[in-house]
Amino acid sequence: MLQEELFDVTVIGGGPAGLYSTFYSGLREMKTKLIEFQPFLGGKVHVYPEKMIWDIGGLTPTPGAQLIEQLVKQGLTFDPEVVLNEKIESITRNEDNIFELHGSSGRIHYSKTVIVAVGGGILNPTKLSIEGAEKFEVTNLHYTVKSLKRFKDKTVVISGGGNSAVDWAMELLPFAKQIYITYRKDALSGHEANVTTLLNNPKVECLFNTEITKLLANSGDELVERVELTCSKTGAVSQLTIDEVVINHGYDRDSSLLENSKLNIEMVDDWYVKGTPSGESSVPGMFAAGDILMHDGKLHLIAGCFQDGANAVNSAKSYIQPDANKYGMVSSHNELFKERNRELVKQLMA
Ligand SMILES: Cc1cc2nc3c(=O)[nH]c(=O)nc-3n(C[C@H](O)[C@H](O)[C@H](O)COP(=O)(O)OP(=O)(O)OC[C@H]3O[C@@H](n4cnc5c(N)ncnc54)[C@H](O)[C@@H]3O)c2cc1C
Repeated sequence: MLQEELFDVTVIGGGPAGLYSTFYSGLREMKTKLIEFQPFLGGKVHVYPEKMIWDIGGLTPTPGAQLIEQLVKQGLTFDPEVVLNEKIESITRNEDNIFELHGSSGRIHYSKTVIVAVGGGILNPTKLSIEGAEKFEVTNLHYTVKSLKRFKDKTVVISGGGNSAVDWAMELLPFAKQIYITYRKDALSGHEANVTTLLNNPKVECLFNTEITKLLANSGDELVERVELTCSKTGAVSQLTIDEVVINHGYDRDSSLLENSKLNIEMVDDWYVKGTPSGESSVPGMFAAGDILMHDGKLHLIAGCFQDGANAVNSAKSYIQPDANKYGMVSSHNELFKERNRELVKQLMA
């Protein structure tokens, strides 16, 4: 049987927080493993590969897919062990105080410290509960927008009115011919300026208190050609002829990991790990970073993931080696980059 190695730090979750923690853990010269449920790294950013991200310091507007590429490249700088397609189902601790991470593959991963960076948990979009809807997922029924080009000059119906639906409507606005937003509530709930733009744009029609009740296919039965809408207030039924359907009804999230782990992890609102600003949880040796972490100053944005990652790693380092520096050296003073910098300067001069 394969004898599993012992790691200094094991990061659970390969989103922005997990990737930055993995990078920083290498920088602090700890033996690091990164475990991700999906067959790819990047986390929730995969929901919006073509959306422009404006609010990361030092990055001019960058599409999600490009950010993922750069996060992954940085995350793998120090050659951590990466395990994909592995869901950590529970965490226990053995008599030697070593964490045991029980994976869905049957593997047990051993680690001196753990950084929980599971974000919104394992995400699956909430599907449209209309019989037969799934067959259109390969054609024009979408749960995320993977390519903006596809929507150029199209008539699009977006179902949903929360942040994500509003974001997508804004992204599609310059390209689409017409956008219908159908929402079961009576007001959109996104960023105020975006909501105002959508409500006042002649290309957008918001249909409140309505929801899609039927998908009507074309003659070949492979595309949704029309959607039937029902108004919850009056019961009135109407139809829209459309080219593309985008469903934004939120996500079902699998949050079983922390529930299954009998380690007295203190939580906030039954979901977030209650932490200190340095990423410490109520369990010594277990740290948290990114969207799953909660404390008074927590910033639930990608920018917040980076500070969390560095803090969690520094706390892990102090836990393993109490006499180590509290913080890592800035990169200009870090010996680890000397050789790499020489290479980069050579390339710049070439
Ligand atoms: C539509 C949309 C637009 C957004 N736009 C912006 C924006 O413009 N700017 C911004 O700053 N933020 C934005 N955000 C928020 C941003 O994406 C999150 O703050 C960020 O992704 C959080 O990163 P994370 O690493 O904490 O978690 P996540 O990105 O959620 O990554 C967590 C990872 O952990 C994995 N995982 C979960 N449980 C397990 C388990 N048990 N075992 C193994 N792996 C597991 C998941 O599969 C996932 O890959 C947006 C979010 C959405 C939905």
